[in-house]
Amino acid sequence: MALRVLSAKSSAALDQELMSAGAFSIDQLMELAGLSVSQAVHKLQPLNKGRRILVACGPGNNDADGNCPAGPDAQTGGDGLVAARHLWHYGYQPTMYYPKQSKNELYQRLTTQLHALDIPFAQDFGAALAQTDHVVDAVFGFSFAGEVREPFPAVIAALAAAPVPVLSVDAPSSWDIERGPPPDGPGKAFHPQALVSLTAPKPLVKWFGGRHFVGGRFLSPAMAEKYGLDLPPYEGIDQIVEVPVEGQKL
Ligand SMILES: NC(=O)C1=CN([C@@H]2O[C@H](COP(=O)(O)OP(=O)(O)OC[C@H]3O[C@@H](n4cnc5c(N)ncnc54)[C@H](O)[C@@H]3O)[C@@H](O)[C@H]2O)[C@H](O)CC1
Ligand SMILES: [K+]
Repeated sequence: MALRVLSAKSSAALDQELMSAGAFSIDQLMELAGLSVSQAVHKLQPLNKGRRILVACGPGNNDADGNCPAGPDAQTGGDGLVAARHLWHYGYQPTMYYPKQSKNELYQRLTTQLHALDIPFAQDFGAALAQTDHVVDAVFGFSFAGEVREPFPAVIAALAAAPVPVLSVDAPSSWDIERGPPPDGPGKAFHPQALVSLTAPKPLVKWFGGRHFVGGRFLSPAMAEKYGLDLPPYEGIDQIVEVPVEGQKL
């Protein structure tokens, strides 16, 4: 059965509520989200199928004092930073692409944790793509809107032409959260092989035809009911569960 979806606006409201009434810290949510992403990678790309994972992380906008002149930092990028650390511990060889690094303390700590593991940070996304077995798209999530701004158009174009599978975190980056893929010319649109939706699928899953997982196992029954969501059918200790999108059979 396909799960009910959550709009961008409700996703942001639920995120806030998890951190206020739900008493979660942002670090906790990001850690669980990143752990889920790492498990989805392991499911799609077991170690014996190739260990090189390129993790593309979205922008950070905070200034050095932790203020937010242009809006909040991209949490999806933070999920990518966390996932890379877990992947390293599982035996993968992650490489990061993180062109607009955040000065926010949480993101700096996550980055320091990756440096401590000698995880490389690539400067050239195209060159890094040619030397990987799988890609994690942690560029934009539910706060993405409008046309893709620099320096990310080239990144999205490279993802669309990637010679290896791509797993998108929460949304295929550049897709409108409610209306799906942008109206690109034929052959240009970005269609990742897999998607891991955090907390709940977003309306864009209607246009998605690949493998679909749900992760971010932090919803209480009361919160699920309040937002009209299903509790995903997680099994045992799994942080992800594969679920069909509408019209799809597993
Ligand atoms: N409870 C949850 O569901 C959790 C979700 N997590 C993840 O957090 C993101 C949402 O995080 P948020 O910081 O609100 O947004 P994004 O990651 O989507 O950041 C967008 C980022 O990009 C900038 N931006 C927006 N539009 C554009 C554009 N057209 N071009 C360039 N840049 C753009 C914007 O300013 C932001 O900086 C959710 O999707 C999950 O992945 C948490 O990790 C856990 C809890
Ligand atoms: K994404």
